[in-house]
Amino acid sequence: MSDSTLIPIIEHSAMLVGQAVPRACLNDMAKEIDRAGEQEELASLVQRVWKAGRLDGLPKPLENPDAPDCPFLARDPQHGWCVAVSRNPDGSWLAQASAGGKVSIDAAAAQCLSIPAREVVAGSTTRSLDVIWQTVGKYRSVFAEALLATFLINFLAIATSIYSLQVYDRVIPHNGYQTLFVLTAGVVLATLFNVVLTQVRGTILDKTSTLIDQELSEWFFERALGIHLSFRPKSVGTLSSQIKGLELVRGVMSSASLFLLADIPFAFFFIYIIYLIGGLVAVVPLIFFFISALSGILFLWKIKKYTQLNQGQSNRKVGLLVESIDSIEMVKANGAEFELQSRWNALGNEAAEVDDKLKRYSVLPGNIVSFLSQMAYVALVCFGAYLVTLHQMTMGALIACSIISGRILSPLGQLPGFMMRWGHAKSAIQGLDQLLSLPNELDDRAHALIPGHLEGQLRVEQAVFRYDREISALEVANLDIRPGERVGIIGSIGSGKSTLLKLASGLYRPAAGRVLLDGMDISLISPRVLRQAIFYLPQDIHLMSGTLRDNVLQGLPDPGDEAILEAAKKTGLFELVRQHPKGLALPISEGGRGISGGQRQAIGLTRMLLAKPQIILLDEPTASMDAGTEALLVATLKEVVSQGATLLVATHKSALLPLLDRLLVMKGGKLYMDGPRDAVLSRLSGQG
Ligand SMILES: Nc1ncnc2c1ncn2[C@@H]1O[C@H](COP(=O)(O)OP(=O)(O)OP(=O)(O)O)[C@@H](O)[C@H]1O
Repeated sequence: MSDSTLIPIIEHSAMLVGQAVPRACLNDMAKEIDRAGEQEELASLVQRVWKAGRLDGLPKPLENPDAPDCPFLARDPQHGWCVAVSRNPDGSWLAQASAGGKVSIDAAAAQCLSIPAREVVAGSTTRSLDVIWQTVGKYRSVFAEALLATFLINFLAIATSIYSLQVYDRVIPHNGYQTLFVLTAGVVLATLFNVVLTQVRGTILDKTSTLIDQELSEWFFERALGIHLSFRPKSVGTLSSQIKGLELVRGVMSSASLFLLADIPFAFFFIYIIYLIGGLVAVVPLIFFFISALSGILFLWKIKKYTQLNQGQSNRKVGLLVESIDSIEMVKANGAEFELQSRWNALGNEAAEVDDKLKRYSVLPGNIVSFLSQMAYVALVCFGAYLVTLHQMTMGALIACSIISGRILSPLGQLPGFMMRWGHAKSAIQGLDQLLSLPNELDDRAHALIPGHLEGQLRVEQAVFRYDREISALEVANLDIRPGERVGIIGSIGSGKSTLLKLASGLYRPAAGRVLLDGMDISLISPRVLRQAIFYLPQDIHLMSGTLRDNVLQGLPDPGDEAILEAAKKTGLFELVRQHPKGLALPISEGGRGISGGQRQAIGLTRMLLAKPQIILLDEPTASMDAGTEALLVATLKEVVSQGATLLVATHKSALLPLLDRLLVMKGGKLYMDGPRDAVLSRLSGQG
């Protein structure tokens, strides 16, 4: 069994359903494969490896896979492990083979297994801290072991002081060389054990915090993607810094911080040991511990105040940076660099002041604690020496106590730094809470409607839509679009054409009224079903970094290059593929720079042909196309709609009109005219 390909195929399958295998789990997965016995069922092996990869759900055997089961895992006798992505017209399955490339497989001859999607926890919680605790809670056994190790490490730490006590009080006065050797060997062993334990504890905790980190970042990213577009925060910069805030939370959860918190309570343990060894002298570290803790606490509220201010400023700076980079072409063309520079400088000035204060309040308590810890040592030696002269304490005990005292205050010295990280993390948590409080598609999944078949009938009832919650961008009392109808939306700029398409796509929700698809409220239909049934091509087409193939196929199973090229020939995209030496692998940079407006539209339309949707919503699909490409596209759209798809297209171009049988005219966000194409055109020309 060539199971060396199982891990990459599981990684690939997981990716297709929105899951990811944490790198830290790859070894565990390989171990599960090594453990496989000759007689083991394939399903059980895959399930064990899947589990070791810490992926949600468990792959289950599929007897007779059907199209909705795609993608699914298949072990084909000829091609080995594959991921089936779609069904071929002849009933076989198009699959991605582990060796690379597309193959056709026969599901009856292969062993097939489902690929479970990421489990979505309906976000009944709007508190990110709850989510963080729940995730951390899954690893509580690891933290309990680390706590035990911390206890042992601290316990072993007193070995050197006990050693000094014995050497000064027992060995030296009695020339006990044998005892000295035994004690020295013992303390060396204890120190070695301590180092090993500390190393193991660090490694385990770091691995765990990486896993927690990955799980949390996936969770929050998924939530961020799930936010309903109508409620999406306006500033991209603020949104990105809110999500990035998770890294600040991670800083607090690092092993160094966790050890620090675990070490502080041990101060009392060490004070107790000092009391056992030196008696009354334990009062000195006890007093200094409280003075140091108090001086740290005094600065805490200042640190809290300035970290919050600092966080807000940093969000605004990221916002301005993202906006500037995004619109740099326009800014340069308008010669407006200096305006941005002065906004940046003003933000920098504000931030510098707060930064200064924050640094002062986080460094000062550290210095105070370090001063107090030196004073504690001096006071302990001074008071201890006095007790030694009174014969209430031995020399050895004094030296042992002074060694232990060093460990009591040192964690307190790091506390202000931790508090600053915590302050940043807290404001990051507030930002994440804001994100979680926004309406999210993921929360609707549990009760989403999953219709088996959609006809493609759209209905708008008393719909009102507002972008900025005050002025209505669209008010449509009644609109019915029958399945298979070809409807054009025309009207002057800003009249609401794009907004109507956005509502019809289900990506945006009306503030009042409803949009219905086949009689069902579109907001109640599962987003997955909706996206499969409705294709929406926006006016501004954003491309993602990757290849041309990635952008054409975004969200679709790969039907193979032949099918992509066939579609590309019908939209004018083939020219771009043909001209470039890399063809479909043509690299596309972030935001699709270097790809013209017309080419972007061709990419979107090629995707539409591959997606085969029931409802097609196009916003100015030929706005950037030359007459030749536009004619090609009109012919293609004619062919597509002749197969029964519903078409709704907003356009300013007359070339698309012959394709349509009905026209809607928008004016000031309202439906001004609605009727058969020619009747509407003649009424409009009569008005003109
Ligand atoms: N993201 C947005 N935020 C706030 N207001 C918006 C937004 N998008 C559009 N609008 C406003 O909504 C109204 C309708 O805009 P819409 O884009 O639907 O018009 P349109 O008819 O498609 O215009 P065009 O022909 O220029 O594309 C306009 O007044 C516009 O300013």
